[in-house]
Amino acid sequence: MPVPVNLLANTTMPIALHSSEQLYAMEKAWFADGYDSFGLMKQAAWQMAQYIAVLYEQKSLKKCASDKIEFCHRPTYQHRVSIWVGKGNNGGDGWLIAYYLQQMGWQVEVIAVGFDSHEFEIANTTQCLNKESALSDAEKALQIALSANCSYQCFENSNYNDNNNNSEKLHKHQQADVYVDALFGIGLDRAPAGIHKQAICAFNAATQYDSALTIAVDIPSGLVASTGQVFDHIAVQADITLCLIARKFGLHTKDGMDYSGEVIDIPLIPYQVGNTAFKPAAKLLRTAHHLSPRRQNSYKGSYGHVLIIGGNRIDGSQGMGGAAILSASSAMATGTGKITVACHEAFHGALLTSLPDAMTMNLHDTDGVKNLIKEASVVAIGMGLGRDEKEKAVFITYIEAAIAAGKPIIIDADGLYHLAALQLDEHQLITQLKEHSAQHQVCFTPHSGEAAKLLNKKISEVEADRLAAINQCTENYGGDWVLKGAGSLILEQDEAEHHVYVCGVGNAGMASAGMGDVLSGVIVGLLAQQDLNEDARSLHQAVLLHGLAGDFLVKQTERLNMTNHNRSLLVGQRGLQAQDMPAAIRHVMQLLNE
Ligand SMILES: NC(=O)C1=CN([C@@H]2O[C@H](COP(=O)(O)OP(=O)(O)OC[C@H]3O[C@@H](n4cnc5c(N)ncnc54)[C@H](OP(=O)(O)O)[C@@H]3O)[C@@H](O)[C@H]2O)[C@@H](O)CC1
Ligand SMILES: Nc1ncnc2c1ncn2[C@@H]1O[C@H](COP(=O)(O)OP(=O)(O)O)[C@@H](O)[C@H]1O
Ligand SMILES: [K+]
Repeated sequence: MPVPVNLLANTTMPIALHSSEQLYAMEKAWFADGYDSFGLMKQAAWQMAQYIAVLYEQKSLKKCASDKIEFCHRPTYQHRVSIWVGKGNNGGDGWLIAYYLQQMGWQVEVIAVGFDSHEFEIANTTQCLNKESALSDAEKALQIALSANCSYQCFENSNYNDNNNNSEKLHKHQQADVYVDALFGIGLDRAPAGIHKQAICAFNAATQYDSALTIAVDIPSGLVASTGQVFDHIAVQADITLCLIARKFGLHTKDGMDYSGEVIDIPLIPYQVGNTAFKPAAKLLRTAHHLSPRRQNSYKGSYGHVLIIGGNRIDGSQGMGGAAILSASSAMATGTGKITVACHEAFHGALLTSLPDAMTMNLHDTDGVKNLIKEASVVAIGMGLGRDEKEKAVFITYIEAAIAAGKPIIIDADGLYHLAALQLDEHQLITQLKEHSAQHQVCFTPHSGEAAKLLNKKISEVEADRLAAINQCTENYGGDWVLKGAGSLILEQDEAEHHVYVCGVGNAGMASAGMGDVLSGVIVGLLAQQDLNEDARSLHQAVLLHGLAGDFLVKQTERLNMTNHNRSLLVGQRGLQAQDMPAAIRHVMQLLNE
């Protein structure tokens, strides 16, 4: 059997990501060109059946290697597959996969979810077979599987209940080597409930119980293709997702990565020139831009002067000096020429102890800071600035000064908090910043909580559609944006259009205090270095570098684990600290130079 080629595996190129609406539009345009929709479904199922066979074989070989037993071919062993189908076209794919795998010698059982038994009776009648053209694609697929006597049963929840709180499940279906999820595809648009919710839970329980290979058709059922949202943790947990036609946006942001496993593309139809649906909603990035070497005849002034404004102590008690220190250390690690930190005097000693390369300024020396703003190449404001009225006034003063001086500005953390309050007051600063962003770089770096405040929404509303949220942020405030979190979104504007990217690197170890301060340091540090080209100084480059540094720290641990080195210095996801990052950032910068 030919091994299918995964065209996009391990690619370093950006991967185009699409919403379900775009996918439906692509299919529509394809069919309008005269291609047959059922033919496409057959093609999809045939290719997926081949993948399933090869992927299962690969898994068996790996298992044998790890068990240190020689893999021997078992000609009499019949592979078993359990295929769970819903009533839409995703289920149609499932029926046809059953048909093709049975042809390939597999023992097949289909679990039909949400069907009435009379639908199978109708399906079996010759009258229906003769009226094939009146059937939907999913019904035609069901016909084909039934006429080939593929074994099936209707899902009933009682078959899958817990048995006396014991992990033993009542399995009335056959156990399987491979489980295929064809319950919902891109048509899922609401929380699965009733029998559908029960089926998804039972599917996950069965695959866990059997330690089977789990393959999702197109997208794990329960995951929303356009947003990456999973409702109430109800979604199929896949080892592998066979993604049809084009990569879905939802596979790479929010919950997507936790449920999809490895994603394999089956493109099926060629890129249709002129079809606007092919213009991606976003692009997935996993590699950073190369950095050009420095000119020998240069000095520190050639690489910019970063001004960081933050690190305050409120009411003589609560201190946030660490935020400014982390930002400054990270900016320095990217190679910026000079750094001044305008922070509370209480932290000057600590700052100079950890970063003697930095210059200091009293955060509340208004004239001094305003003069520095004129000298700086880039201004970052907000990290540990404080949220009371006094700091709001400080924020307004320094932003106005940066606008007047025509400087690039990065606004993070407490700066975003003040910005949200100012837009409620319809303060003129919002309009001034927006106008400034038309000529100069202005970057905003909220996480979902901060974005919710800026948009006067609930966090859950932002989380439900992060793509819509970042677009709305740009519309309201202008400028370039990062919406932080797993699969951070980046929106950059040029004169002609918006570019949206999804960061495909980084890890959950980075969900720890201070990581955002590190990111703002990387952004400002790169932006200050005008010798670098536009891409190498861009916002997406900074987000990638930040994620790559986090991944480097964790991967280094995995490597050391494998070689049994001294483990006392290992850094893993748990316990990864923001203060570990500057050294890793410097390391990644070096790799990007090579
Ligand atoms: N077109 C083609 O030729 C090709 C298509 N292909 C395949 O088709 C898949 C898309 O198929 P699809 O549009 O039929 O949607 P699918 O995901 O099966 O859902 C079915 C229906 O479920 C419903 N529903 C939604 N949410 C629900 C919920 N929570 N709980 C309960 N019900 C819910 C909703 O219907 P509603 O109830 O809203 O009327 C929805 O329409 C695609 O992912 C790919 O696998 C490939 O074969 C390539 C060729
Ligand atoms: N699960 C994750 N996967 C990838 N990156 C993450 C994850 N969790 C957090 N991060 C990244 O770490 C940073 C955390 O920023 P933020 O929430 O502002 O932290 P803080 O306010 O403590 O500095 C962001 O860049 C975010 O994208
Ligand atoms: K599915």
